[in-house]
Amino acid sequence: MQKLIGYIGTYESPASPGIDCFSLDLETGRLSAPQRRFAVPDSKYLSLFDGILAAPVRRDGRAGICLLDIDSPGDSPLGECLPEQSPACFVTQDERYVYTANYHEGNVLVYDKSGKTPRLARTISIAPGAGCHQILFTGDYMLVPCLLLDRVNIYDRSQNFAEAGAIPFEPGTGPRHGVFDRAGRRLFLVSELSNELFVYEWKDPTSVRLRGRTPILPQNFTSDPAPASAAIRLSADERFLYVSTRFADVITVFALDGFQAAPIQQVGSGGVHPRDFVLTPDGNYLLAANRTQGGLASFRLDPESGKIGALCSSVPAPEAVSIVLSQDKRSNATGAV
Ligand SMILES: O=C1O[C@H](COP(=O)(O)O)[C@@H](O)[C@H](O)[C@H]1O
Repeated sequence: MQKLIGYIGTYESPASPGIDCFSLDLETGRLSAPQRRFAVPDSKYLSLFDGILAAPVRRDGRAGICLLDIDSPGDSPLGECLPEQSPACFVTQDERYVYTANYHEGNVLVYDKSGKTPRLARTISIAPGAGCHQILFTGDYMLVPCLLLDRVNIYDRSQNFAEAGAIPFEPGTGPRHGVFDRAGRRLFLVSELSNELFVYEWKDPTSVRLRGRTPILPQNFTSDPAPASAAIRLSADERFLYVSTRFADVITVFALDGFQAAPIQQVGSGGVHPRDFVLTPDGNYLLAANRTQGGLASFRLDPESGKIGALCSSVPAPEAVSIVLSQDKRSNATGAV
C-alpha cells in the first residue's frame, strides 16, 4: 500500500495540545486518524525541510520556534528559541535558516539552525499591526504580504535584507498568501479581506505588473463573519490554482492560461474553516484542514481537468491550522502511523 505521511499544526486547545501525524492511502484516499506526534503547543504553521519540521511554539508565556526530527522516535524538540511574545503565523526554511512571519508582532524573524539549537540571527521589524502573514522567496528577493498594511513588502537577501520595494493594494484588500510559478515569472496572490485572486508578472521589484484580478466568490455572496480567503496552492503541472475561503467554507479551482486565471469550480471544503490545504505530489488528492468542523478531509482530484471530485475520507483534526506532507519511507510497510 502506497502511503504518504502528513503532519498537522494546531492552535493550542485541550483537544489539540501538539502536532499530530496521519497517513494517506494513495490508492483509496483514506486517511488514518491523526495521532499525537510532537509535544509542541500552538504549533500552528509547519515547515518540513530535509526531515526537519520547524514549527512555532508557545511555552511558559514565551514564543518562538522549535525544530523536530520526524525520524526520531521521541516527541521532544531538538531545540527551541523563544524570543517572541506570540507564536508566528507562518514558517518556512532553507538549508541554513528558518524564517517566521508574525502577524501580531508585525515582523519577520530569521533563525540560524546550523547549530543544535536555533538562534535568532535577524529581526526585520515592519510595524506592530502590519499583519505579516507569509514569506515568499524568488531569487534574491523575499516578499512579505502585510495583510493589515495592504502591501507586500520586498527585501533583498543579497543586500542584508535591505528594503527593495513594495506591491501596493487598495485599502481593505488584505493580501495574505501567494505563490510563484517555477519560472518565477508569475506571482499569484490571494487577499483575505476583498477575497480576490491577483496575478502579477514579476521581473524584479521595480517591474511587477498586475495582469489579472478575479473575485473568488459569487458577486453577492455574504456570510457572518465575512468570508476570508486563506491558502493558495499551484498544481505541480502549473495548470491549476486552488484557493480556500473560510466562512464560505469552499475551495475554488482556477484554470490557468498564461496570466489568465479562470474560475472553473467551487466546492465545499468538507468542513468549516479551511485555513489550509495541500495537494499531493502525484496530483491525485487535495487534503483540506478544516479548523472548527469536519477536520482533515481528503478529496480525489482529476489531474486532467483540475477539478475536485468526491470526498474520500475525513477524520477529526481539532484546531487544525496547517498541513505538511512527507513521503512515507515505510510506504510498503503495513504498520499504520
Ligand atoms: O488568517 C488570519 O490569520 C491571522 C494571524 O494568525 P495567528 O495564528 O497568528 O493568529 C489572524 O489573526 C486573522 O484574524 C486571520 O484572519
